[in-house]
Amino acid sequence: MARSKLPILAQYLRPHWKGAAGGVVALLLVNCLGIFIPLILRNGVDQLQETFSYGAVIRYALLIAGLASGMWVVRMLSRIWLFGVGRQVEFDLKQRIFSHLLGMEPAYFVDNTPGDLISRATSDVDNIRRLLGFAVLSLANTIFAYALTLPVMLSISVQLTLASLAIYPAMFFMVHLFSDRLRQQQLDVQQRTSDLSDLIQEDISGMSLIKIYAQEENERRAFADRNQKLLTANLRLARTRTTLFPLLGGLASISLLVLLWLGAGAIANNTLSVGDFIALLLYVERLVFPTALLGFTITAYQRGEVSIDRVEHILQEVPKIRDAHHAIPLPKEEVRGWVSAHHLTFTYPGAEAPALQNVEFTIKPGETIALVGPIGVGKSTLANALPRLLNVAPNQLFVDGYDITQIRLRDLRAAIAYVPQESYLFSTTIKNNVRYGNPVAELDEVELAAKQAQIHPEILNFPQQYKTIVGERGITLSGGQRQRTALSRALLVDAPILILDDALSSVDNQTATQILQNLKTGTQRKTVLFITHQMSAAAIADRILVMDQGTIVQQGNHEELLSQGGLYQELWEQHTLEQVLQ
Ligand SMILES: Nc1ncnc2c1ncn2[C@@H]1O[C@H](COP(=O)(O)OP(=O)(O)OP(=O)(O)O)[C@@H](O)[C@H]1O
Repeated sequence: MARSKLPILAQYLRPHWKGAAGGVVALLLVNCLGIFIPLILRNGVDQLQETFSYGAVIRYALLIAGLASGMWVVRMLSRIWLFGVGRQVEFDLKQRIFSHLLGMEPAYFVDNTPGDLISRATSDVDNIRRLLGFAVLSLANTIFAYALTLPVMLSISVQLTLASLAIYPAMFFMVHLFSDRLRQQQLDVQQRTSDLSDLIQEDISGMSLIKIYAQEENERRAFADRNQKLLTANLRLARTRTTLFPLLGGLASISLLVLLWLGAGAIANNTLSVGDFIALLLYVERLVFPTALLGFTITAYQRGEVSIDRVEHILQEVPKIRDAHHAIPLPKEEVRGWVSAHHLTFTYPGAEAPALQNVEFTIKPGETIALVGPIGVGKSTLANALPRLLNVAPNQLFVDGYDITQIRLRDLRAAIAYVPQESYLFSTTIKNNVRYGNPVAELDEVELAAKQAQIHPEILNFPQQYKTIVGERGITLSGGQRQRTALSRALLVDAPILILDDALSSVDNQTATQILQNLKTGTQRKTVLFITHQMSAAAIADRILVMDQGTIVQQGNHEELLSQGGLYQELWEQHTLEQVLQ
């Protein structure tokens, strides 16, 4: 049995309680006014039967028209307020989901695909909006309609009221029978929609790959398959709905027939006045709509309930990487640049072997350190561990002697400028891409960073220089240009620790070496850790760490390592051979 969603709904509604209360009060008013119209009509009919006058007819007509207009205005107000609350809650939820996602660690987005997250942040939030707007409105309407109408009906005729409404419990029973199936089918539709969004997302990102490998037909088939599953799920849901609601409508008509049949007899026996009969007919008619609507309301409610689960699932997920209690503040200006690892061991969730195992090193402030090693030995893992993009255990990695898991996350990341293997450039100007870490930086700062990264002359050749838009909406940069733009971005924030993860792999060896030489001897002496397969660049580092199978197997400067033999010598010889063959 699912947990009641009412406390969660109350929590969503709390900031907007005034609008919700206003809407509900307006609905109550509408229903109160609605009680009077049939009564006025009854009195009118009964009175006019005795003494007929046109003046009386007009008076009654004006009274009823006035009341009906009043009802219309108040009903509009109730809808505006209640639907407005639904929209407000939708806005709040989207804000909360987005802020929450910004706090999650990168690994979270591996397990939770963009399609699924987008569908939760859009169609599920939409379902919750409908629940709070439409469902609350019609539920309140139904309750008020019954609570106010039933006593008046009973006062007119207990027997006729009970007989005409006897069929109504069957409606609830039927809705109950259908509800589980509707809920399950709704969930299925939501899941299939996410599956389809995922495929679209992946295919659009990998469009060139699809074309290069001529996989259009396969992708078309994969799409058709998922689209078909969504269609089947939607049709199944539609079938259930289209069976339920006409059945509800049919049952409602039966109650009218019963009233007509018994009411006609009662009038013939003089136990009921014509006016009473008309009033009863109008009241039963008034209850048909809210009762039939209850079916929709329950569906909207169930759909909303499923969506609340899906949205709350995101919101309740606690980020694994977050500030410790009493996290240590470490302002960027005070960071000296010591970086060390002690018994650093890290295993990816679900992996069998650790990617890092007993890693030990100490890097002094201002040192330029190269990290080399064969592919897949854990170099990027180490780079990701330092700014806590991975959930490393406490007391294994240190900056300035402080355990990184204890440093305030914001400060730790501000102290480290990190250029990953694949840098992401936003679809905006080069200038904005470079100053992403400091959006108010002036052009001269941007240019300085670009000069250090040796891309400034190329940017000047672009159509609008630093204002050139790159990415999806602009020009496509070459791999080397992308990497140097990303490096400029990291240099601009002027962090005391700089990590380059194979970040110059698409830049020629000579330029890469030149850039590193600049960084090494540059005015701002940073602690630089550069991971590279470019051995000629590594050779100029103050010290080189050699990594194999998740651990540091050698360290020293180029000459020392060469004389030691071992993995470094092998890598160097391989590099020299490649140079000769080129
Ligand atoms: N998210 C992940 N989940 C599970 N295993 C992973 C994950 N990321 C990397 N690995 C594994 O961890 C090991 C180390 O990978 P890592 O990317 O750190 O190597 P690397 O030395 O940087 O390689 P390269 O030189 O090719 O960049 C590899 O075996 C890799 O398959």
